[in-house]
Amino acid sequence: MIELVDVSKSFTLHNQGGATIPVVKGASLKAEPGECVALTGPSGAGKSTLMRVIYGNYLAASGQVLVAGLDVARAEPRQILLLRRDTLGYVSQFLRVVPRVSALDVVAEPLLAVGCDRQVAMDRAAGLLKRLNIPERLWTLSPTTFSGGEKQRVNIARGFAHEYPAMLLDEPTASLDAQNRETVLSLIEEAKNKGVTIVGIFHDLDARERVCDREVDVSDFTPGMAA
Ligand SMILES: Nc1ncnc2c1ncn2[C@@H]1O[C@H](COP(=O)(O)OP(=O)(O)OP(=O)(O)O)[C@@H](O)[C@H]1O
Repeated sequence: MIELVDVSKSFTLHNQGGATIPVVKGASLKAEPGECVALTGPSGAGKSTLMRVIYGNYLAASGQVLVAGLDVARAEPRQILLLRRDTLGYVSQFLRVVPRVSALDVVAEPLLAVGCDRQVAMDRAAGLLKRLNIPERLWTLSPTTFSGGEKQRVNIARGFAHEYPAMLLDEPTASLDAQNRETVLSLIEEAKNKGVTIVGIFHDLDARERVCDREVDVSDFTPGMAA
């Protein structure tokens, strides 16, 4: 479902004389349906870079980045937008808040985007907000004024609203209390049981051990960092 074949990525620093910094070289990995693969390695190894390459935010310099059969490294922007709408979810660490859009609408939006019935979408959004302990009095308010933890939980609810066949998770349990962390781990386990393919960054070692089937050490692909 997600497969990287010999992927490399470098950055060109236009404000520093056009210097080119190779960041990832020869990255290959495969995640199958129902599997959760953790990207590991020290800070700066390129974990976030690889996640962005898979999501199509960064363009790979070479190699194949296959998600549900689409080579993201060669796809048209329109194909990438469709992939993100239907197939590939991304739970980042932070919620991008839009003033005047309620928490319920923020969570339901990915479902409405795939043509889900409005009432079904709203019911699912409410169920997720409840599971993630967002007080009901906040549901009709914009998350602009929510606490950091509340925003993070709205973001997770949004990420899990539509059942994407593949998901990228960037530290999904970071800074959550024990109860909400447990809920997020359950959401991940339920997704895996439904055959969702997951690639993620998990600094929380217990969480990683519990939900991840395999680890891929990204430093093996970092020029100058491999052991
Ligand atoms: N947009 C960019 N322009 C230039 N260099 C970048 C850019 N993004 C990342 N890098 C560099 O690529 C390398 C890998 O960064 P990346 O954020 O992928 O690491 P990471 O493994 O996710 O680290 P951490 O665990 O600290 O988040 C770093 O040396 C970083 O400076």
